[in-house]
Formats: sequence, structure tokens, C-alpha cells
Amino acid sequence: ILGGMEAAPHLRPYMASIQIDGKHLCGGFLLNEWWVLSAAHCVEDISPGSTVRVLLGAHSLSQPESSKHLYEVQSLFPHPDSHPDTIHHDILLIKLSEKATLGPAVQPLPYQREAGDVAGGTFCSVAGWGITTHSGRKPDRLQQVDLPIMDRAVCNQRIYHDNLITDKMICAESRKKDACRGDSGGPLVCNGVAQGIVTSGTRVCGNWKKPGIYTKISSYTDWIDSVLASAS
Ligand SMILES: NCc1cccc(Nc2n[nH]c3ncnc(Nc4cccc(O)c4)c23)c1
Repeated sequence: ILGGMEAAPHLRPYMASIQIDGKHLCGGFLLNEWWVLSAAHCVEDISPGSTVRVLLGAHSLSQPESSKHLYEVQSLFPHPDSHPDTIHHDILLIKLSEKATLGPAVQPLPYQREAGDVAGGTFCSVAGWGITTHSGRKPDRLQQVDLPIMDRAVCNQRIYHDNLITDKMICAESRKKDACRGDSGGPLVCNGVAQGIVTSGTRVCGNWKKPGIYTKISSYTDWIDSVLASAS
């Protein structure tokens, strides 16, 4: 997260750190006791031998915290139409190997089911353990930042994303404050409801000409429901 601040510990109890061989890779968030939502690009380069785990209940990635629990993963479900070389359908469902133990620091986050767009100018928040500087500084503790939503028609103008943004994506302003490497997969939260998932998009961070791109969750509720029904 660029231009943000340290989050209040455990006040975002839905936040997940998706880890490969013990290292933070991406953000994610808890849908219910068995399932975490993240971004498909997060797992596209995973070698067969490496182990994906999900850390819940964390504020610090390194310090012991009574609420922290590292979960094994039973299955990964990247969206079938996601591809390494496009930003479309960048959404991933992760089934945990065991039911997550809920508590004050581990809680699911409601997500937007009804179709519709968040109005431009609405302030939403994004949190993560992604880099906090362009030089790649990695925070130990969860960071957060508030960002205004950018109207899709504005975001599709040539000076910004030049018609790249589909109705299954959301834009947020990126002037200094932005998500960046390691924040992918985390939720864009507006009024307590997850509306989007951080995608790396053009991989640029903090440049106002390249607004942040988020997978619009309400476009994928049928797919989410079908995977949860089939794999539960
Ligand atoms: N702001 C959109 C966004 C959301 C999530 C991730 C991303 N970026 C990235 N996703 N994956 C990446 N691999 C390498 N470098 C990357 N960005 C980067 C790194 C250092 C300095 C800088 O200015 C940008 C990214 C960008």
C-alpha cells in the first residue's frame, strides 16, 4: 500500500495473507469458515512443489499473536476464464483444509451480491501487506488507505486506461495513494461491504494516470455460488 498508514490491529478481521513457502504473496479475505477470496494472478506462477497457506487473524506477519492461525489449503479455484496475460476475471476461490476458527480477529466480510456500480467519488478502503515504497519496502504490519472510486467512463478515457475497463471492473484513483505489489487479492471495501478485489492491472503504482483496477465482485456471484456449492 502506497501513501497509507498502519491499520488498527485486528479491526479488519477478514484480511488474509496468502503465503507461498512461508512468505507473504498476496492479500485475500474470508468469505465464510471454509472459503477465502483472492486474485487468480496470485497463484499462476506457483510451482507444483511449493505450498500455499492462508494466514488469518494477523496484524504483524512476523510477531506471535494469539489470534494468528496459518491454514493449509484444500483446493484452489482460479476463475476458468482467467489468463496470465490478461486482467479479465482475476478472481480466485481458496478452500481451506479445515474450518477457520472465528473470533474477534477472524471474521468473514460480506460482499456485494446485487448488480450495480459504486458511484464515482465514493471513498472506499483497501488494506494489505504489499510494498509501501517504490523501492519495494515490505511492511511487517497491515497497512490501509482510503481511495475514491473513479467513474468507469472517466477511467476509460485515453489519458487513463483507454477502454481497458470492462463492466466487470472497478477503478479507484491512484494519485500517490494506491495498492501495489503484494496487495493483489485484497478487498476494496466500501461501507463495510467488499465491492472489489485488487488486481495488478498495469502493475503501475501511485501514478494518477493509471488508476487502480479492481475485479468487480458482484459480476461473479453466480460463479462464486457454483464453486461453493460444488466443492462444499
Ligand atoms: N496499483 C495497481 C497495482 C495493484 C497491485 C499490484 C501492482 N503492482 C504489481 N503487481 N505485480 C508486480 N510485480 C512487480 N512490480 C509491481 N509493481 C511495482 C513495483 C515497484 C514499484 C512500482 O512503482 C510498482 C507489481 C499494482
